[in-house]
Amino acid sequence: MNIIRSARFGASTLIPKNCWSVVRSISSTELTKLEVNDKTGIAVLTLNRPPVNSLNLELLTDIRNSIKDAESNKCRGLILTSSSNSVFSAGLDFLEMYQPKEERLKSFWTALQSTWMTLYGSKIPTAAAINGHAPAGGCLLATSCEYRVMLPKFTIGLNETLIGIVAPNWFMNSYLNVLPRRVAELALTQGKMFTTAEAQQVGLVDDVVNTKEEAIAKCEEFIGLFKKINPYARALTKQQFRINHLQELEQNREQDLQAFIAAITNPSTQAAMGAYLENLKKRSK
Ligand SMILES: CCCCC/C=C\CCC/C=C/CC(=O)SCCNC(=O)CCNC(=O)[C@H](O)C(C)(C)COP(=O)(O)OP(=O)(O)OC[C@H]1O[C@@H](n2cnc3c(N)ncnc32)[C@H](O)[C@@H]1OP(=O)(O)O
Repeated sequence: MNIIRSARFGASTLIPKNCWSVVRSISSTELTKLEVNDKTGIAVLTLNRPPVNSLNLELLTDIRNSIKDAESNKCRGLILTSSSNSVFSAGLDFLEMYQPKEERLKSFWTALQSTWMTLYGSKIPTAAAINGHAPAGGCLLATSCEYRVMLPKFTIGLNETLIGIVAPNWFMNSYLNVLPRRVAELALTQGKMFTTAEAQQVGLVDDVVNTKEEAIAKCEEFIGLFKKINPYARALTKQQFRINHLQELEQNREQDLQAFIAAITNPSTQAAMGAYLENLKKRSK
């Protein structure tokens, strides 16, 4: 019998393969759902934190655990998507950063660092089915993957400067891994949010399709490209492309954390964030 061991069902829980329907849940929490297609071996991770999948400590932790679950279950690839019809992820949860408690702020940023390193450095092929807006941290998740497909009439980009904050190096590096340097610099300094069409034009997304189902199918097609490629050779090749960015953060984690805390707790950053949040709340009324 082909057995899959699910880390989050407990080390001793064995799930018999073939006793399940084609799509099978590997692990799920209140905030994420990780399902694998038994035929293709490709997993889909759905973010499910209504209304906008803003990334708080718990969601980040669940995303990281899910990536690790997909890897340890030897999935052939991982697709990130959202349960919302209009938002992929609204980026970092402002409530974690606005008037924060220091211990929670530290745990939050440390979880973001870990989640990024796990996703950006994952050995398995990764793809994002961007079925809604993807500002800031939402864009970071997407650009950390190897392939992106997006639905029309949404927006994506690193808009930090618009909020009065600075995207850390590793956010920029994820952007630079996808965009030409000049485009990245112009976009980052303006805090530009690209429409789907603009994103495709500059190469921020690889394809545009009309439905979430088509987006997942495109991601599966991308992951299928590696069917005949030795996974070990593939993973090492990907690692060589990304190792400098990963090491840069790994070796400077504490410094990066302290820079974040100093920047976020600065009264002028708090004032800018407060005004931005106020505006967001007014707009949503
Ligand atoms: C060199 C040294 C560097 C040191 C480091 C320094 C700084 C660190 C940098 C930190 C990096 C931060 C990156 C981020 O990710 S910041 C987050 C940026 N995100 C945004 O700007 C997105 C804001 N949201 C929107 O634009 C929209 O909500 C939307 C995503 C387009 C969706 O629009 P819509 O569907 O119309 O939904 P609403 O706008 O009505 O929102 C519903 C509800 O959700 C609240 N909300 C939205 N986004 C967030 C969020 N990111 N965090 C928390 N809450 C959010 C919104 O306020 C509404 O709430 P109410 O219903 O209660 O009003």
